[in-house]
Amino acid sequence: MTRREFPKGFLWGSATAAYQIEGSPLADGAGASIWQRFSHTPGKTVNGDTGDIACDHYRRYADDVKLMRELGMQAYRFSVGWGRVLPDGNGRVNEKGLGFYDRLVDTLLENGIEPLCTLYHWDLPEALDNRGGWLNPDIANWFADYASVMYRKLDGRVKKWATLNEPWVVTDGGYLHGALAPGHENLFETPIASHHLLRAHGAAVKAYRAEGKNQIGIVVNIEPKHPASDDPADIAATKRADAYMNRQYLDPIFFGRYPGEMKEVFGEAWPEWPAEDYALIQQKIDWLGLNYYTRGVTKADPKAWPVGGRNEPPKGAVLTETGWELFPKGLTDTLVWMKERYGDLPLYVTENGAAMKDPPIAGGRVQDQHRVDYLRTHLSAVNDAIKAGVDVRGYMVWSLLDNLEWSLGYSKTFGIVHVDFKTQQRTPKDSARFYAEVIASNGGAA
Ligand SMILES: OC[C@@H]1[C@@H](O)[C@H](O)[C@@H](O)c2[nH]c(CCc3ccccc3)c[n+]21
Repeated sequence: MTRREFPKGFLWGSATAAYQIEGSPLADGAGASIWQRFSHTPGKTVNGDTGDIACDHYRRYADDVKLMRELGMQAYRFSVGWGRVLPDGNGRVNEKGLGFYDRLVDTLLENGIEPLCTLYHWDLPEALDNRGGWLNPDIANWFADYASVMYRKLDGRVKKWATLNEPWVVTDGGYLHGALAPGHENLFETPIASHHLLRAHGAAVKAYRAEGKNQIGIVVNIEPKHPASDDPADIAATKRADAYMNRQYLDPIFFGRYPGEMKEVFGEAWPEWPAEDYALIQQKIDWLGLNYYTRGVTKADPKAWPVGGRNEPPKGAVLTETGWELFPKGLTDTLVWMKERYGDLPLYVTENGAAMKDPPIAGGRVQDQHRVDYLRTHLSAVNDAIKAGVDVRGYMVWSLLDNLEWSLGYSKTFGIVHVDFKTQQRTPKDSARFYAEVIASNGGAA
C-alpha cells in the first residue's frame, strides 16, 4: 500500500439523510414529508419500501453514534427532517422534533464527532407541497425561517451548515422525470423549482449572516461529462449535459447567471428572472460540498429529454449496482475543476460510495472487497487533487449504514455498516474496518 499523506486536520466522517435512516416519520408530532406520501403511493418504490422504520435511527441514534466512535469517525454529516421541526412547514415549532436533533448533536460532540448539518435533503413537509412547494416563490422565506430555527438551536455546536443537498436531483428527479418525490413530470415546472431552490439557498445564507457565527455552504452532485465520440452531435450534447447538471446551480451562486446552454435545454420552458433574484442567490458562501459517484458519457439522442443526450458508459466499463461506472479519476478532475472555476474555497467530499452486491454475513463479517477497492481508489483520487493544490478539507463516506435508497428502497445498499432490517442489527463490513484504518492513519492505509 502506498503511503498517502492527507493534510493535518483532514476531516474523516460519514454521511446519511433523515428520511433514509430515521424511521418514526410521524412520531412526537412530526409533520409528514413528501417522501412519506411518495413512498406510500403504490408503485413508486421498489417492493413498496418506505421510511416508516428504515434504520430506526430516531430511536437508536445513541448506539449509532457509539458505533461511529468505535470506527474512529471524526465527523458526521446528517440532515434535519424539516417536518419534524415544523410540522406545518412554517409557523409553530415542534419542540420534541427539534429536541431530537439537539440530543443528536450533543451526543456526537460528547463522542468527539463534529456534526455537519444539511438543512434540506429532499424531505419537504407535505403541508408546504400542498401550497406549491418548490413551485411557490414564497418557499424562499419558508426555508429561511426554518433555517433560522435550526441556527438558533444548533449554531456553535454545529459549525458547518449546508443549505441544500443536490438541487439538481431534487428538480430532475422530483419535477422532470418523476422518479423522486413529489413525482412531477413537467418541463415547465423544472426550471422554476430550480430557481426557487437557489433563491431559498440564498435566503437561508442571508439569514445565517444575520445570526450565525460559523460556516455555511451548499452540497452539489457533479459528474464530469465526456462525449461518447468526437461526433460534433455528441460533443454538443455533452456540453448541454454538463451545463444542466454541473453548472446550472453553481454558476448562478458564483457568477449571478445561468449557463447559456440552459435556453437550448429547456427552449420555451426556460423563464427569465429579475436581477434581484440573482443578487439574493449570490450570497457569499464559506465552503462547497461535492457528492461524487461517477462520470457521465454522453451520446447524442434527440429522444433523451431535455438534454438531447443519453448516458452511455463505454463498453467494458465496470458498473456498480446502480449502474454507475467506476471512474475515480473523475473525482480528481472535478475537485480541480471546482477550484479553477469557482475559486479556492474549502471543499469537502460530502458523499462518495457505492452500491455493491454485498455477500451475505458469514461469521459476523461482510466481505465487501469491491467496496473496499472503490473507497481505496477514490481516496487516492482525493489525494491527487490535494497534491494538485485543491483545498480539500474532508471526506464523508456514503453511507454509514445500509439505508432506504429512495425509490430503490432497501434493494441497493451503500453502507459500510450492514443493517439487518428485520432485527436492526448493525454489523460493520470489511469496508468499515478498512475505513477505520484509513482514519487512524490519516489516509495512510488507503
Ligand atoms: O444514491 C446514493 C446517494 C443517495 O442515497 C443520497 O441521498 C443522495 O445525496 C445521493 N446523490 C447521489 C448522486 C446523484 C444522484 C442521486 C440519485 C440518482 C442519480 C444521481 C447519490 N446519492
